[in-house]
Amino acid sequence: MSEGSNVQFSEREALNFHAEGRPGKIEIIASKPMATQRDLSLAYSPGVAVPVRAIAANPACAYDYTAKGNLVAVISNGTAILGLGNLGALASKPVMEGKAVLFKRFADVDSIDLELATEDVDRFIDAVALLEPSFGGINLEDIKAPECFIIEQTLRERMNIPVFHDDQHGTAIITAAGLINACLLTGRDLGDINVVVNGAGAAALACTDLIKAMGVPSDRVLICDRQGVIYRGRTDQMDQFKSAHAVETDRRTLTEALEGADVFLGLSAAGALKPEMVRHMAPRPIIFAMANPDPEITPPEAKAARPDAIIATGRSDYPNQVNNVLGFPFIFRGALDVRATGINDEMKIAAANAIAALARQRVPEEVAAAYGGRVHSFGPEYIIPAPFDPRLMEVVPAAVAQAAMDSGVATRAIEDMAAYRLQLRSRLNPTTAVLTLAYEAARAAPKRVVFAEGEEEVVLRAAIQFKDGGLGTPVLVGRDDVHDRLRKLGVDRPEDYEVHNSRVSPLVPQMVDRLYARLQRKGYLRRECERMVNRDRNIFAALMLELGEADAMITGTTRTFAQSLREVSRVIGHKPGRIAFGIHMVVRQSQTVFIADTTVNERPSAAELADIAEETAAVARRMGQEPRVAFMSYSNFGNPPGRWLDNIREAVSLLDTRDTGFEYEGEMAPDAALNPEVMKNYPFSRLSGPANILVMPGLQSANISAKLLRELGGGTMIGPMLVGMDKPVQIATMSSTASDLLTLAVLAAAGIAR
Ligand SMILES: NC(=O)C1=CN([C@@H]2O[C@H](COP(=O)(O)OP(=O)(O)OC[C@H]3O[C@@H](n4cnc5c(N)ncnc54)[C@H](OP(=O)(O)O)[C@@H]3O)[C@@H](O)[C@H]2O)C=CC1
Ligand SMILES: CC(=O)C(=O)O
Ligand SMILES: [Mg+2]
Repeated sequence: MSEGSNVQFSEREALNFHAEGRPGKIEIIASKPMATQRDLSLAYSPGVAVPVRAIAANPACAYDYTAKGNLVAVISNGTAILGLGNLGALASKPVMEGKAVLFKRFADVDSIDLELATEDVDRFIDAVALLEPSFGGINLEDIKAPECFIIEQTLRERMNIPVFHDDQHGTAIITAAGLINACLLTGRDLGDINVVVNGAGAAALACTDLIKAMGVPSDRVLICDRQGVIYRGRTDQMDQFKSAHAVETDRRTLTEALEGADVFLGLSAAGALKPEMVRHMAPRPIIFAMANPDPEITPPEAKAARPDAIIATGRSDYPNQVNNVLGFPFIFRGALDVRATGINDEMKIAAANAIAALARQRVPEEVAAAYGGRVHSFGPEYIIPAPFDPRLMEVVPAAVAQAAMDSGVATRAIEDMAAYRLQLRSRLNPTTAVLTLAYEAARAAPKRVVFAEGEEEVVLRAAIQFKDGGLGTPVLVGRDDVHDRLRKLGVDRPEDYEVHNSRVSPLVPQMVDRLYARLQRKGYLRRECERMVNRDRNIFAALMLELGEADAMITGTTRTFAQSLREVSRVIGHKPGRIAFGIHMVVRQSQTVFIADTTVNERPSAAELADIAEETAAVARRMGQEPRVAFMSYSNFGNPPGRWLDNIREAVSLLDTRDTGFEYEGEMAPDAALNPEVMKNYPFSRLSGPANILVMPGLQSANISAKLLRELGGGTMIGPMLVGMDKPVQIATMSSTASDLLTLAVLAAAGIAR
């Protein structure tokens, strides 16, 4: 299966995927605790009677007391399942379940599939209309034309929540976005392209309507169905919806229609477009073969026939996926958030423009990583953003919500758009919210950050994002070809990046003086210092920091953490009276926890544990978190006793003598520190809530805990952050991604991790 594409799987695998574990792709999870009798009394009878009465008195309360406001029904009768045809309601269930989970995965919209066993238009309409109380929106799916047009139109009139037939409008929106960009790339204007649409069903006719609304002249769009061209006067297999698009022409077949055409939009069936037809299209033809699961022509076939073509398909495993997953989750997100009564043309056009504009921006690292590291930049192989692009979640709902408010279908206004965008960004990725302060601080006072390993691609990607994000000025240490490498990564003006080559840098003599002054009484000769400055990028970069040529430094991807720290430490000391140590930060949807010391001190003394607690509390405060420190042990307040507990207790006593201004307690086990129920066993504890700083008794437990959490846990791990150095230096791990490096650079530049 999927020959010539990037993703290979067998039919057996596809079946196993669906059968394994819990059959299907969907389950329901309670959003409230259901642990005690009291929980049950609140969730169900008698407690549930209270919201019942409230909603009866004021229906709008349903949005406050039930899941309605974030719940969308995906409804089909299975009459046009993908491009497979009418296989019935039951057979459509895997597709509808899939759609429901995409809603959740991409836009945190809760969704349930409903398959209706009827081909009778009126019964279908009645069944759906009766569901209005349950849902915040209705997504119709895979219902064949022309019934789908009547069904959608009638339901839109009858229902007061958004009704959206995604095969029509979702597809039209993404197709329009792709077409805008393909025309931009080939220097075409929508007003003078010749388009052939193959298929005259739900998707094809909606796409045709939308591109005509955007300026493609009606007489330049030829539609074909199974009988061939839909021409004026044709009577065979026609209906009112097809007739609306019939044109005066003597072309009769798809082959004739495609002669000299600029654009092919396929929304029909697998294999409908033949290589010989493609050969007769205009120069640089635009071919969108969007039938699912198999396109009208495969990209390799199309490319072989026309190497100059821009090609898109409906599949995730080829470049340029025109799939409505780029649209529907985000369109509903925006519509639900303003409680829109419908999804109108203004909202669709806003979505199409937002999606098209996004593809023209530089692609973030997470997206490149999700697509196997292939570098995306706007061009023939990348005219549409990829579904894993996290920016979609911010830009599309915001555009849709704004358009809903502007066009008067919103029943609730978003007062603060910037705050809404931030909330959208954080909704799927809680680290965004946690790091917001750091990003804002970095942007407000941009600093010069030296990236010591400027020849590494991952480092350059981070540096590019740092600069593009307006977070500060990256200063790169590397040899002469760094600018070429930047160009290969899509930077238009690499010369805007400052690169320092230690072989030729005018800073070298001063650096040698400074290093020699530091190391001469540690037994180093001047010429050894010269060699270090010339050869060791960590020494060179750290000296830039020492000399005030940069404000912060990032390294760590090419050497072990310990080696990098040794090198940097030759140049940069500790804060007076402090030790250097490491913090990992675990970020989960509702909780952020700092773990220290995860990187440096094997067996910290009592005084060192107290220092680690104080410094970590300061980092947490700078990140906007109120610190609550727990000193970790296997033992809770001496039970069971053990010989390693004394220095933990002494650390607590030491803090008692300092004016810390934060809560701390210990020694205690993780459950007593984090679990409110277990905490109740220790009513004397000085922690007013679950701890968010875990000071570990030693490096073994700290490092193991952090890595175990990373491998097994549900959160995102940030770090290690290096704390206690005299200047802001961050040492990443060798497996860091560009986004890990970027985070460290921001934390260092913002003066948070120091
Ligand atoms: N990539 C994407 O995002 C999306 C892709 N699609 C795909 O578009 C296709 C159509 O879906 P949808 O509009 O919902 O289905 P419909 O059943 O509503 O329409 C299908 C249309 O395709 C026509 N057709 C079928 N076979 C051929 C052929 N060999 N040559 C010309 N026309 C043909 C039919 O012609 P006739 O009228 O003569 O029967 C009909 O007009 C499917 O393959 C679907 O997977 C749909 C939505 C989104
Ligand atoms: C993607 C989709 O909705 C379809 O192919 O029908
Ligand atoms: Mg569909």
